[in-house]
Amino acid sequence: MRRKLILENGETFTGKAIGAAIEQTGEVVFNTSMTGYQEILTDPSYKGQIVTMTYPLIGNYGVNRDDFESIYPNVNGVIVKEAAEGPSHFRKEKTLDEWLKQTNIPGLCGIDTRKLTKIIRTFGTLKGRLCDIEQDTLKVVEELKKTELPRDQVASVSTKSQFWHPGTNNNRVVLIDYGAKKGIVKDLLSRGFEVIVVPYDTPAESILSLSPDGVMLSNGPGNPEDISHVLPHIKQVAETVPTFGICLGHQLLALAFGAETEKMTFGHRGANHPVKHLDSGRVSITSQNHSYTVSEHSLEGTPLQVTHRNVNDGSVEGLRHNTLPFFSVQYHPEASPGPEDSKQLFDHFHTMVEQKRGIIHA
Ligand SMILES: NC(=O)CC[C@H](N)C(=O)O
Repeated sequence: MRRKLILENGETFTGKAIGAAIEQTGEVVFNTSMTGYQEILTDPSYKGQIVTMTYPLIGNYGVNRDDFESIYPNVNGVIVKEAAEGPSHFRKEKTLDEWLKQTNIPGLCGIDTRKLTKIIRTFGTLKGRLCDIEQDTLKVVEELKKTELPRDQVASVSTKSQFWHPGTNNNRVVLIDYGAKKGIVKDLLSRGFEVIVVPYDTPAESILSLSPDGVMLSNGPGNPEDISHVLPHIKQVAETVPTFGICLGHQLLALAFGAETEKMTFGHRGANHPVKHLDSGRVSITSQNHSYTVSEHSLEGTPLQVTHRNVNDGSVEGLRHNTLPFFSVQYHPEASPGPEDSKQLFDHFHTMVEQKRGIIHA
């Protein structure tokens, strides 16, 4: 079966349909990772987006039962150059095509993904629709132009009620779930933390009444300004207990303490983004997935300091507070399948929590 992608600027790409036989609309973004497609397609931060993988062969090790970042996939579509039909791996359970059909996600393969990526790099992320080749392009373009991107993405992926993962060392973390990846929970548990996961809009008093030793703000989809009603709660929590924010969590901490965020042209999505730690000069290779960034100019006059910067474009990649024990990064130390250069940020958080509890001294 043939299928096409129609972009809001009128460009079309025709190829072969994979996955579910449904029409879907979303913001078209690209990811440059060579592996990790299963984690990417189930990362809740991609909620509603159509993801183009720039690596030309995707699906070659199939889909397994272990590498999901959330129980349900969150993307609205996937675009690849070639989807492996005969994957080989000892953990493989299904092919990418079978899994996409089962989870009701449409895909497109056999198109020139380099051309599509160049368009996104030039014009910025664009709205697009995956549909049957018979669809009237002009009509779809008009509809796409009028389509508003949804603004309730965090509410749709956050847990509806709190739940608990027992730990081994008596340090309790409340993880505020804006669309948390399983990797964050895994990294906290592997350091012995007890983890209580709470809905994104849990009031500060309820969070503090759980007597946390630390609070973690997760990654999540959409524009951080869409959930500005949670900012006073984040501020109160971060003023009270050691706090660590990742990606959307980083952007929300910045907003809560007076900075601003802005949308980048095409964002950062991939597994080899170099980030410099300004104090040590050390560069880490990081996994990234974001459209928004903290505006450098807006930090003046706030109590926040830039700790990390992207080596490619100089954008803000990490922040800390002048006096309070909190810090945040725009990238993903919990990334799976890696890189693992930034795992020590979880150790840093662990140390911060134990210092605050008086278990260790600064
Ligand atoms: N991975 C994330 O948490 C992404 C944060 C935010 N939705 C952005 O696109 O910038």
